[in-house]
Amino acid sequence: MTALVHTREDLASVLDEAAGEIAVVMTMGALHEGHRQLMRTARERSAFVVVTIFVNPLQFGPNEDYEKYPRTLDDDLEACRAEGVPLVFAPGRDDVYPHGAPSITMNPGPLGEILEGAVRPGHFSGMLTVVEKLLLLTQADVAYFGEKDYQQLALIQRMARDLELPVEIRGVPTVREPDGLALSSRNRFLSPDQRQSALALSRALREGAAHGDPESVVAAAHKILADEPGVQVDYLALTGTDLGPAPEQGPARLLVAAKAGTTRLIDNIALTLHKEA
Ligand SMILES: Nc1ncnc2c1ncn2[C@@H]1O[C@H](COP(=O)(O)OP(=O)(O)OP(=O)(O)O)[C@@H](O)[C@H]1O
Ligand SMILES: CC(C)(CO)[C@@H](O)C(=O)[O-]
Ligand code: BAL
Repeated sequence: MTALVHTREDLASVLDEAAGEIAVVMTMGALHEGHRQLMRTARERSAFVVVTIFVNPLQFGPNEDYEKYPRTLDDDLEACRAEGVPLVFAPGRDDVYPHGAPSITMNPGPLGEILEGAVRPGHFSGMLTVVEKLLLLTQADVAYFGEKDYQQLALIQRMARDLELPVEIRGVPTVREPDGLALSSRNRFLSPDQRQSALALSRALREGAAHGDPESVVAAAHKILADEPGVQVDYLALTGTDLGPAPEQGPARLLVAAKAGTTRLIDNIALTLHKEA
C-alpha cells in the first residue's frame, strides 16, 4: 500500500507511525528507471521510504522550463506502488513555502558557481533550499540522490557536512538506456533525431574515459561532441572527484552539459587518470 499525502500535517501524522530508519528519495516527478533505482536502493537499506514529488519553482531560472516541466502524478504513483514505497509526499507550492518565496535561502558557496551554477545562476541556491526543507519535513535519517546530477549530489553532501545536518547523504550510480543515454525526465522532450544526437554526450564521456592523460581525455570527448552538429555544448570539464582541479593521476570526473534542440541535458562519468605509454 502506498499512501499519498499533500500537506505537511498529513505527512507528519504518517511519519509518526513509521518505525526505524527513514529514507527519502526526492524527485520532481515524471519518474523513470533512474528514480526507481533510487527507490530500490532505499528500500533495500532502510525501514521506511518516503518519495517526494515537487517541481521546485525556486531552482528554475526565469527563462527555464518550469511551466513545461512534465507533471505525471498518476503514473508516478504507479511507479512508487510497483517499487513498494509506503509513502509519497506531493506537496503544493504553499505546503513547501507557506510564507511565499523565502527571503533567506541557502548559499551554495564557490562550488555552486562553477559548471551548472555558471550556466544556471540561482539554481543551486533554490535546489539546496528545498532539499533542506524536505529533509526537515520528512524527518529523514538517510537521503538518496543520483550521480547523474553529480554537482547537485556534491553540493548536498557539502551542505550536510558544513551545516552538520543529522542526515546521511548517499549517491546512486547513473542508470542508462542500453545505448548509453542517461535516463532523465527531460528525455521525453527529445524528437527521435534529437535523441540520436543526444547520444553524443554519453559517447563523448566513454571515449574520453578510455584515455588516461588529461589532454587526451578532453580531446577525445571534445572530438565526439564537435562532430555532432545536433548538440550545442555548454561545458565539457575534467575535474577531481570533488569537482576541484583534475589531479595528474588517480580518480577524476568528466562532466558534460549540452542542448539537443531546446532540451538541456547533463551527464558525467568516473575515470582514472594515469600516464599513457
Ligand atoms: N539516470 C539516473 N540515474 C540515477 N539517478 C537519477 C537519474 N536521473 C535522475 N536521477 C536522480 O533522481 C533524483 C530526482 O531527479 P529529477 O526528478 O530531477 O529527475 P531527472 O531525470 O534528473 O530530471 P531532469 O530531466 O529534470 O534532470 C535526483 O537525485 C537525480 O539525480
Ligand atoms: C533534488 C531535487 C528533487 C530538488 O528539487 C531536484 O533538484 C532533483 O530532482 O534532482
Ligand atoms: N535534476 C536536476 C533538477 C533540475 O534540473 O532542476
